[in-house]
Amino acid sequence: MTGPPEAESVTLDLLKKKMAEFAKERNWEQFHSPRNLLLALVGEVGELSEIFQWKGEVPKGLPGWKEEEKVHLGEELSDVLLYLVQLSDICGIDLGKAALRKVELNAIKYPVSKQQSQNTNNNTLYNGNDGTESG
Ligand SMILES: Nc1ccn([C@H]2C[C@H](O)[C@@H](COP(=O)(O)OP(=O)(O)OP(=O)(O)O)O2)c(=O)n1
Repeated sequence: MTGPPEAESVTLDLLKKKMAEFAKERNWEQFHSPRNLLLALVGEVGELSEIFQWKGEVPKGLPGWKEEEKVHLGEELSDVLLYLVQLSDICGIDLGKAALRKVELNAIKYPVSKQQSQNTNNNTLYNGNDGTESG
């Protein structure tokens, strides 16, 4: 699969700028309210889910999937990302910064040592707080 020339240096900021340009050129900024972008995002999550629907558990790396199926998956994942980037932008949220902060918060909430002892005691992933399942 070949991508655009800038694919190696793709950043959230580049995607944000490209999508802002895309909307501006088409005079679609008027439609890109937070609510509309959120609904569009959820719609694309639905399309992404359809790819996995009724397939049963799918092994990592998607062995046996045709190239065209993987291309389709890439398109749907991208649609979700591109709407998420636009939604964050329109809400004035720096998505990269917010995500990095969340990674740090996650690490504090789920300390490595505690999780490792729980993983050896159970086949199921627990969130370490009240015994409920977590993903
Ligand atoms: N008002 C719009 C319409 C589209 N897009 C962009 C974001 C998505 O990457 C893609 C979504 O386009 P479609 O609504 O045509 O959805 P699909 O590409 O999934 O096509 P289809 O629903 O026919 O499978 O285009 C956008 O930013 N703003």
